[in-house]
Amino acid sequence: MTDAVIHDCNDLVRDRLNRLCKPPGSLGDLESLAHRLCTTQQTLTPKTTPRRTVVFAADHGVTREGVTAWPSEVTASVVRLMQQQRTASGVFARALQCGYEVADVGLLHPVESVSSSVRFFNAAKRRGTGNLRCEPAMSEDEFDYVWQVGGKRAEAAASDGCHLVVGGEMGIGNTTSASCMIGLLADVDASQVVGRGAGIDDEGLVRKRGVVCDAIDRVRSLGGTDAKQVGCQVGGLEIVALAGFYARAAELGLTIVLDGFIATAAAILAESICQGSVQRMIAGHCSAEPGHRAALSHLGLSPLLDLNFRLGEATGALTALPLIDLAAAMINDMATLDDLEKP
Ligand SMILES: O=C(O)c1ccc[n+]([C@@H]2O[C@H](COP(=O)([O-])O)[C@@H](O)[C@H]2O)c1
Ligand SMILES: Cc1cc2nc[nH]c2cc1C
Repeated sequence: MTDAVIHDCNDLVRDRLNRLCKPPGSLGDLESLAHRLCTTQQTLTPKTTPRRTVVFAADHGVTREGVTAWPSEVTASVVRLMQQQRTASGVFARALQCGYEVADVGLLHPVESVSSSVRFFNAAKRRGTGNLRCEPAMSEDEFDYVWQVGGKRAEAAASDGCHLVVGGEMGIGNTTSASCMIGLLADVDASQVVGRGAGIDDEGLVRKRGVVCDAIDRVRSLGGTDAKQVGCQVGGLEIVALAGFYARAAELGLTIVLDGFIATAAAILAESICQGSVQRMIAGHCSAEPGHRAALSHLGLSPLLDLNFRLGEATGALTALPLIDLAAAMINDMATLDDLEKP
């Protein structure tokens, strides 16, 4: 998208919003959302259906440092329930008529496909990452592979007619990886960016901060690391897949609704590698994870909702969908001031 095209679209959208049958600006932030939605699709008639959520799941070698309250086995257990559409994001997606699929891009313990309405992809080439505190999380080949797995899911969504996509993640330990990525790519201080993730206690939080600082120091000492190298050093397989998904979805002109802290780390990686991807993104919500707002600001995005969610899986993005639907209905279907009867 060139700057000139975006400018033309901006003027047309502003004009259209001001001509709708209401005092200009009276639908407040919903008007800004409609504006954003139109720019993501470069149209005055945006569509929010068909739509699809894709959840990427993987495990993390850094869990052996005691950075999370949960064992890695929980990742595969949750994925089994996702296959039956029984976790929060699956239930939300069904309630909101949003397609739902799940991809294993690096679970330690592979899960068998169960027959269900949820499409499940066994796409793991590597089972879990290296321990990012002291070694690369993955090789460049592994990075390229999962990036493309994500890209292919975006291509499938586009060829199935989707106009809007939501990316989700599941991976015990992934807030540590996301903290390192945000610390390195968005230059946010580790003390601000590290939080309790899925519920670590005070002692664990101190340990987690130490691990994130060690990993950031290790990567900085390598010198001259670009975004892809940062991904290889501290990324999660599901975070890189999600970044590949966002980057390809953006190239294909799909509206992307961002989820929480980990999803935003993936969005920063996507934007660092494929500049301009952010033009297609809407931030669904602000997570309770303390570094999320700073990470969104780095992308120039403000969240639609702030409901203290810290679950991930795409739940915050899905919760914002009804608002995005209303913004689309407003600009597509409302009468204009010209339709008012003349006095
Ligand atoms: O999306 C978020 O903002 C978010 C914040 C905290 C935790 N999570 C979820 O919790 C898991 C990671 O937490 P942890 O403590 O194991 O790093 C992972 O499965 C994420 O989906 C997600
Ligand atoms: C139960 C559970 C469900 C999740 N969904 C996303 N992250 C999660 C972490 C846990 C622990």
